[in-house]
Amino acid sequence: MTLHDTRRSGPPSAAHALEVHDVHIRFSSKRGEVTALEGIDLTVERGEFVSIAGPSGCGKSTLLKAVAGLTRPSRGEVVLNGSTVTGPRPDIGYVFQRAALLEWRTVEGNILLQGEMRGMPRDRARARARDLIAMTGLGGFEGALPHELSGGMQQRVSLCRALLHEPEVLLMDEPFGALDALTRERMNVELHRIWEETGVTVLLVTHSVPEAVYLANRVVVMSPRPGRVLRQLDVALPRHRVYAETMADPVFQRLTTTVRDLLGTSGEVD
Ligand SMILES: Nc1ncnc2c1ncn2[C@@H]1O[C@H](COP(=O)(O)OP(=O)(O)OP(=O)(O)O)[C@@H](O)[C@H]1O
Repeated sequence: MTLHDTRRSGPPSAAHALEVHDVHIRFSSKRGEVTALEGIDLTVERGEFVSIAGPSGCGKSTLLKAVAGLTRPSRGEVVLNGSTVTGPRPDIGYVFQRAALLEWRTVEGNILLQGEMRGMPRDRARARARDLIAMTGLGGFEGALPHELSGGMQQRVSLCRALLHEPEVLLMDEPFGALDALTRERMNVELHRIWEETGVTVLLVTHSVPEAVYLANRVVVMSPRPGRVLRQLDVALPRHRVYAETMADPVFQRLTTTVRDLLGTSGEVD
């Protein structure tokens, strides 16, 4: 494991998928000012899988929203694919904790929504949806409505929708938090395979330390609010990971212990 130097070392470069430079985010509300993020520096290379762990309220979702262009930094800059983020971007996909599917649309219809919103040619969108449905094991359920699906299947639909337009960067905000433990493990294995197959760059926010380590090639641990990057840990495990073998690997166990120690608790996380 390595402690990264995350300070800016030069001008923004399209060589990196994502650069976050000295990002501060303050919110003003009736209850006063809240500093959610303070001086976040982070660089993510193309094809990396980066997990973000941190105590509740430390600004993890706020960081993803800043990357997605949904929240503007009070100070600092987010650079995605070489250009500064100033608003919502077409080159990202977003998966939330809740699948947020349209109840009256079928599986395929929900996935195609992304293409409709982004003006994708219909034939291309349908072909891509078919590939994603096969990749995520949803074959045979194209015409099902959301209420006919399990929670895990609904999240798979949400993942397909986020990947339809082939975004370079996939942002996932606690996507499996509402699933039971067994389904969550299965989804972890599936997400790992999809990441291997697509090569998409992933930023995953999770409260689960094993999930963070199993899936990522780097784990970013944040401090309590105001959120700062406390440490970045390289996950020195093979790129291809078999779930049970990984759990038993001493490197995995050392890393999960380190992350828990940094979070200062074994009770606050899964
Ligand atoms: N739009 C907003 N207006 C005011 N305060 C906000 C807003 N969004 C977030 N905050 C505050 O910013 C802080 C960080 O919130 P955020 O949701 O990013 O934390 P988090 O680490 O994702 O939390 P959790 O792990 O519990 O989901 C919190 O104190 C929250 O109340």
